[in-house]
Amino acid sequence: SRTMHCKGNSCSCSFEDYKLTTQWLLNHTSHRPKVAVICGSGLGLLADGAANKQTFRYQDIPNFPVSTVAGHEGCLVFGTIEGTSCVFMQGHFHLYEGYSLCQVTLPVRIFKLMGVESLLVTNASGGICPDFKVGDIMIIKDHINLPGFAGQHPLCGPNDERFGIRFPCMSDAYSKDLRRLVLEAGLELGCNDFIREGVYCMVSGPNFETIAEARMLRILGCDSVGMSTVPEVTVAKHCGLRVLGLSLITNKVSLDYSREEKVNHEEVLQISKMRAEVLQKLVATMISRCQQQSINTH
Ligand SMILES: O=P(O)(O)O[C@H]1O[C@H](CO)[C@@H](O)[C@H]1O
Ligand SMILES: Nc1nc2[nH]cnc2c(=O)[nH]1
Repeated sequence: SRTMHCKGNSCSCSFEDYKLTTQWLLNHTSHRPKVAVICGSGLGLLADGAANKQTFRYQDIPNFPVSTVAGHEGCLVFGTIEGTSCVFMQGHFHLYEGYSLCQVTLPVRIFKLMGVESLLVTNASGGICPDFKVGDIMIIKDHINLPGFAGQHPLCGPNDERFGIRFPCMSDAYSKDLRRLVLEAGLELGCNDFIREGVYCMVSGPNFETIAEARMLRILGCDSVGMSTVPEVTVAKHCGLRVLGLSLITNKVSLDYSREEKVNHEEVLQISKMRAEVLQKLVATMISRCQQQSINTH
């Protein structure tokens, strides 16, 4: 069934909803992914390097929302990268599409129930840090959950202890080990001069920032801003997944009334395309290494 129950800001997909979708996927594929990758705007190509691919359209998966935004294919792709079984979301879901945060984060809990251990989230964002250039890849060090401050939080509602605790710690949401591995991989791939680290801020969108809003975000310590990722990461951390976040800086956010450039979604997708190949190499390297590291530490 596609009916999920959301009362106000309370997210309450039932455990049975998650289990039903998980079981459907386990019955339809023999892949048993250990790493899940969420592809941000224009980044569906990240799945291209996988072998033994098996693709499902979101519309065919029970309970799954469908993608409504350009640059989000709406496909779930299973495959292997250097022997590691993984699953790619080509397209993810946003508050601005009208989805509840329980729908936005549904795939993360399904991945957890399927046996996934690590989540690699990618997105497109606007650069606020003045040092950032268009095309930079920002390793997400930390985030600000702006909708969460206003009660738009994916963990609002009854807590299901089968996933995690009522009051999860978020001070270490982004794995330090995985962040270090990205820097090492970047060095080897020769792309370290455009890899940065910073704080990502989520806004609900769908409009891009006013200049006053952008200035406010800068004062608050944000290095980049986008309209996704934070709900998925929060739910992933809650259920004990290791998380890595990579944000592609697709534009510079205007902090100045004299700046004439105007951001638009086409430009965002164009920059994503430009960097997809490098990001694909980086993500592929990270998939094999993070699995290796998790084997070594368990
Ligand atoms: O975060 P992703 O979906 O990668 O994309 C970002 O780019 C889109 C706006 O151009 C918004 O969806 C924003 O969140
Ligand atoms: N909110 C927001 N999201 C983005 N996604 C890509 N660029 C931007 C931006 O400048 N602002």
